[in-house]
Amino acid sequence: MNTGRILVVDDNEDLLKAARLFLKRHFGQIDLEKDPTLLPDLLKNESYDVILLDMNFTQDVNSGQEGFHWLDKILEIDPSAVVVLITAFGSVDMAVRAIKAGASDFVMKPWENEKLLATLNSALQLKSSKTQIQQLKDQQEILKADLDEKFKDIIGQSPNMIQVFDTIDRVAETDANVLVLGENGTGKELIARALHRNSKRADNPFISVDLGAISESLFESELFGHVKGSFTDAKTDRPGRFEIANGGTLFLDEIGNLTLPLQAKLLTAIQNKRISRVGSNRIIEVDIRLICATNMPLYDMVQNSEFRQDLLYRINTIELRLPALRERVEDIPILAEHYLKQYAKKYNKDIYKFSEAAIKRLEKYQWPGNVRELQHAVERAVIMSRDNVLQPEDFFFNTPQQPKDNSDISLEQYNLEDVERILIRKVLAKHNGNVTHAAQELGLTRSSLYRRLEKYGL
Ligand SMILES: Nc1ncnc2c1ncn2[C@@H]1O[C@H](COP(=O)(O)OP(=O)(O)OP(=O)(O)O)[C@@H](O)[C@H]1O
Repeated sequence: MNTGRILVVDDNEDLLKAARLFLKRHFGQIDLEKDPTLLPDLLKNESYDVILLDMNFTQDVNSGQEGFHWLDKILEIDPSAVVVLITAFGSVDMAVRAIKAGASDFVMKPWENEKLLATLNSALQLKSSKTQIQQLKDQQEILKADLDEKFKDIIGQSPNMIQVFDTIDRVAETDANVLVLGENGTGKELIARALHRNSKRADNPFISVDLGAISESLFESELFGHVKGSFTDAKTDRPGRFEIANGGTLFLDEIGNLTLPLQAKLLTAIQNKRISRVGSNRIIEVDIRLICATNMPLYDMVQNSEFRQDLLYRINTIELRLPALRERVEDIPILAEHYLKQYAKKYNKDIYKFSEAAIKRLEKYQWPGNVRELQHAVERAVIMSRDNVLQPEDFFFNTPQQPKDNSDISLEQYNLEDVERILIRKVLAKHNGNVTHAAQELGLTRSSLYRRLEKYGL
């Protein structure tokens, strides 16, 4: 049983009844309407997959003008409506005009049931494709808005980041391949998207591939596509990422994770600017701008024969090194504020700032996971905090601190402040966080210990 919803509009009651009798055996819902002037109201409250519309409603008028009028009205209310016109026998010219005016098809009166059925079935298919296309367009709009929002602001005012912005300015417009280097979470993908957005290819796709997440066996099919039947799971023809990125930018993340045989395959594709789908000999030309990223030491890997030198030289025309967050401590407060605003809104919490001690604590931490780790730390703090100012104790770090925070004190490495901080931590831990006892042992008053706790973000 078909599920389509069909509306039949005709002034002839016998025809309407006959239509319903036949069509209800094949479709989910059949509505009838004698009076076309009621169409606008009807269409505001109901949606139909196909509207079967007569061309003439006034007795003895066969010009079809009424049909055109109502066709226009329907398309005005719903531009994606699928309208099949009912035309009088012998008026093919009019039917052609109707299709030009936006009707999807026509049937001749009196119709043969089987023919009507076939026409309505293809009209339904058309409707379903139109709906799918609309859904994809809507999704794309949302995704684009989302990405633009997410990647719009690259936050940073530190000298290190200003240098990065300067490089983006200079290279974005060129078609040069760019290699982005940096630790995890430093914003490599963010920068790659910014390069694309500011390039001449901005209106074409930005396609991102995480090479670390693709298994060796699927590598070729993912990147170059495949034809139906080329391997067990290849149920249909499918384009690969190179083809989809055609005209745009291909972002290959984690390029340091590729095995040597895959590096060779990638190099061939990049060098020739051509690929062929797995299982096919047809050559497809591709025009892409390549941006690669990794957190691995590619130059050392070349020395150790783990990464092909010729591939490195293909991808590193311009090299952009992103600083670790600990190398741009000045940016920590603004990044933290940015995420505080974002998450306070998301979780509907009335938290509006960090205490000074909290900011100090964030500035002192080493951030091995960089901006991503900071983002998660602020999110967690926003969720957990009961106060409207975030405090140092709202931040827990899972990763061990760098040497500066180890408790082994070596005099070459530390200045007096470091030693004081470490000592206070140790004594506090010994007294399970009891400030009075810790102050006694340290020979300080409670308030001067508090001052130091604040100062060191403890
Ligand atoms: N300068 C920045 N300003 C604002 N947000 C940033 C900045 N740098 C990174 N981020 C945010 O940090 C998160 C991680 O960024 P991104 O995924 O670009 O890092 P990555 O270096 O590609 O990470 P990985 O190496 O793990 O793939 C993202 O949510 C991104 O929006």
